Amino acid sequence: MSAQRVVIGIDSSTQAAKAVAVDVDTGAVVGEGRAPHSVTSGAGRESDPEQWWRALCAAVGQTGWADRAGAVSVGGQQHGLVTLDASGAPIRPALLWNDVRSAGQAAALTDKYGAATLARRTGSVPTAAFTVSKWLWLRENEPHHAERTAAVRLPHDYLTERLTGEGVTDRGDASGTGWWTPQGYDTDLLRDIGLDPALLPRVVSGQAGTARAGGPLPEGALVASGTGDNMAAALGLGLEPGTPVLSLGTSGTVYAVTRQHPEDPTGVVAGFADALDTWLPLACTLNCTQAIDKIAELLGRDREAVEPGGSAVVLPFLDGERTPNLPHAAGLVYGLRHETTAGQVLQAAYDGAAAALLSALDDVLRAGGERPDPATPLLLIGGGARGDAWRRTILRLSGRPVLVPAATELVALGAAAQAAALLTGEAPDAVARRWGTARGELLEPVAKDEAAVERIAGTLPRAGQLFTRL
Ligand SMILES: Nc1ncnc2c1ncn2[C@@H]1O[C@H](COP(=O)(O)OP(=O)(O)O)[C@@H](O)[C@H]1O
Ligand SMILES: O=C(CO)[C@@H](O)[C@H](O)COP(=O)(O)O
Repeated sequence: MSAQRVVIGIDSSTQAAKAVAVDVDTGAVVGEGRAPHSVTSGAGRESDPEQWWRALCAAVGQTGWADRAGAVSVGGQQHGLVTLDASGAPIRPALLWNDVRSAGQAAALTDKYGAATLARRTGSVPTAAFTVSKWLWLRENEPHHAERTAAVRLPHDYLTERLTGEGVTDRGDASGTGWWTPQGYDTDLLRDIGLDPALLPRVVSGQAGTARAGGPLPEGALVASGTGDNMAAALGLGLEPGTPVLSLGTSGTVYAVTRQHPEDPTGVVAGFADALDTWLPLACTLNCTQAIDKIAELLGRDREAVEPGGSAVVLPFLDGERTPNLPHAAGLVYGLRHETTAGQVLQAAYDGAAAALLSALDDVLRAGGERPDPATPLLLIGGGARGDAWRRTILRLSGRPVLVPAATELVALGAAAQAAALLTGEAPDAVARRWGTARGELLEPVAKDEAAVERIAGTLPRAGQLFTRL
């Protein structure tokens, strides 16, 4: 009988590192691990990359397979700016995707080049989230740090480099920097923003290198390129072009794999590349599960204690917002009456968060040349997909069938599929399809609550000045 082949996939997300050990032949999850890392609060969101590494090592150790894994790969939160000195040590904490201090730099860059030009060249009109905006913020606010920078990395690149010693990235995560084009790095733009291309990682596909001694894995284990977390989840689902996904986690995201290079000059849809050779148009919100949990806490209710009806509208933009692009917004509650209940206000918060994502769903598909089809089930993933209130809200506001995969850690599974592909020679998405990771519960559609959708859509433009800088 042949020995069991096991790989490890890692999701280094905003709040924690999660690892899964997976049997390459059957897709069975044979071990799991999770270790938190911390994020600063307020407009600035920063994390210590050293903490990511310690959390990764702890999570990998908890799987019980660290010393026997044949291959590994890392999926990571997108966009974060990691700056390293000449010795490879972080110069300062990483600036994360949800740090809105770089909104002014994003707007200035867009004014300078024009939204249509940037969307055509890099696929996206940058928001505060993009690495390019963060680099410009660093140069303006901490020039001494920018000058000392000897290498620029994304979160998953940093961790792959800690594992292998190789300064590499992949096209999926690179496409969220704002300085990557399908032909490679945009050297004209890089010159303009004072970033030497030599400081950037090489873009690879497939294998990044092998594990070094002294890390959590056996020396010589194969290490795949890794990718951004949304690209990894797309792989983990074995996603076919045109099937939409809605992910409810620290961020809310809606995306689809498309065959056509996406380009959206309005900036609603980011024209990302996926981790293969196709595309991943995506819209992202800053306020998702954490905003709902905070509002439930303020109301003194369990997150499931929602009640139907009423006229309340909650725009839960506690962290500012990215979709719509309102980086300086705060949360808004409107439409209260004497008869409004706390449970209705909580339901309105779910509705506000869900509506922002669902309003971008068709734009995502169209940006990549796919035809929206309301009969196609929406794949619902992320921590929030486990909640009843979230599921019912998405059914009610979308009016479409919803498929909730039984597998929970789809980012880590996608990374595991990348690792397994190195051992078997298959394509990573084919590995995930063989593993059957997208199988789950199909929820039948319910009538779309058009009145709630219209109430939210009508409140947003009327909030006007309330959403500019306080
Ligand atoms: N049963 C549940 N119902 C609703 N929300 C949940 C449930 N379980 C976890 N969550 C939410 O999911 C979030 C974590 O989701 P996850 O997808 O793991 O995050 P990340 O995007 O950082 O990877 C937490 O903020 C939590 O609020
Ligand atoms: O910025 C984006 C997508 O563009 C976010 O989706 C981040 O990639 C963070 O992911 P999570 O921690 O929520 O998984």
